[in-house]
Amino acid sequence: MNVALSPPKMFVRTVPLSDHTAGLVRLLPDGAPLAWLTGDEGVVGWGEAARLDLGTEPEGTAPTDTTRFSEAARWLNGLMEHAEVSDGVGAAGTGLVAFGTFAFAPTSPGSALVVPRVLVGRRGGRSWLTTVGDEPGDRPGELPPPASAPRPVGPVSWTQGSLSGEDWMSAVAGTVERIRAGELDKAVLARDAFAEAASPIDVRTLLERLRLRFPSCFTFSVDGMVGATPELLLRREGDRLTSLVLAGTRPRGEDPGDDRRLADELLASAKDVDEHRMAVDSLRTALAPLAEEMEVPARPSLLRLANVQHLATRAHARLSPGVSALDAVAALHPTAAVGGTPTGTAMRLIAGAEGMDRGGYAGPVGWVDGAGNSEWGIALRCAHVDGARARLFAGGGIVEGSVPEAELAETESKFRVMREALTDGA
Ligand SMILES: C=C(O[C@H]1C=CC=C(C(=O)O)[C@@H]1O)C(=O)O
Repeated sequence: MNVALSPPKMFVRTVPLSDHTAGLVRLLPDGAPLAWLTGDEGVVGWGEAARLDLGTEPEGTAPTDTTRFSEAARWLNGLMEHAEVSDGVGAAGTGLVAFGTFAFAPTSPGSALVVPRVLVGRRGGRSWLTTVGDEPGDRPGELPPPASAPRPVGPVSWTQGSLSGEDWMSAVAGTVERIRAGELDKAVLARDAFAEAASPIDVRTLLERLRLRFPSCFTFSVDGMVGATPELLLRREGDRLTSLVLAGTRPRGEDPGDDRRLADELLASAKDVDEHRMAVDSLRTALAPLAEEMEVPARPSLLRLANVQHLATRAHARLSPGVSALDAVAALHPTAAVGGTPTGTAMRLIAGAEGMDRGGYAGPVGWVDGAGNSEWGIALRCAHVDGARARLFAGGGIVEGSVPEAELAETESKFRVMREALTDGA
């Protein structure tokens, strides 16, 4: 990979905002909003003070190659060295902040980092404004007025993705056979679908719907990748790392009794518990060399979302000195929640079986600040939005006991997140 690394000189200023009660999404101008939101909190940004577009590795590169992460880290370090930062708040997400999206595979395009011109953050009752200028005095310190109102999406036409449902189920059946033959233990197979609106889709509309419907998820928009993921690859604050591993899924029930029955079935399902264990094991193995302490619960708990319920494990670690957030991202991606076990075999199977390029789907998406604090989700329950077109993604973990029809139904439940966000009045 060949990246021109010539960091611009930047003047960064963060000031506290008093009495900032307006919704963060309402501040975003139309265009290419940057966002990372959990309910009412998070960071939003717009404009580009600096941008890195990462290239792709040649076909045949090992699927676990981490060059895109190390190039990104080098670029960020260069930016930091040349930045003059005045930070009047000093919290996670203040000072210099870059939003990022990384492709799932090293050979796929779409990995990019963006430092916004303006960022507004809110967390734990504190709000702040960060502005980035090219000249020393070029640092406006006032909150802009609310932007234009987000537009509805309008009528949308839907088309099938790279594989028909039938063909995708054949790919699942073929994967189960390969698992039974002992070639691998697990692979996560995904599919895509397309939505076409009559005019450019206003991403702010999607963000507002997603954050309201999925307040416990991470609603994001970075360089066209838009979604609400429940899965936290990692949060780094100082030397503390948190990760939320999800794998194993049931739909929500029709009524509370049905919902409980489905939850009990999930918690007791050997197939799902095994599928989940592989995802947790992959995290534990990847994290061990980077951490001085690690705390991983022995048994998963239940995470309920509006559309589905998952087996969930929240892991904590204390990182060894000198381990950066992007070092941890590079080590952890892809967990077996989106890749498989063993990782390399699963990644090769995925590339052959899905009949599509995942792009940023199932890759890390999030932000990092100059102090190394960061939050990176796994880009799930998302779409790539480009003008009037959106490409939606959904997948599921395939193990020995997987049934193609049930896996197809699971992807439909997961597609609902973006289908409903793209549907006015849903
Ligand atoms: C691959 C996806 O979900 C992953 C995360 C949670 C549960 C999963 C599952 O049960 O298969 C998947 O591992 C997706 O949403 O596209």
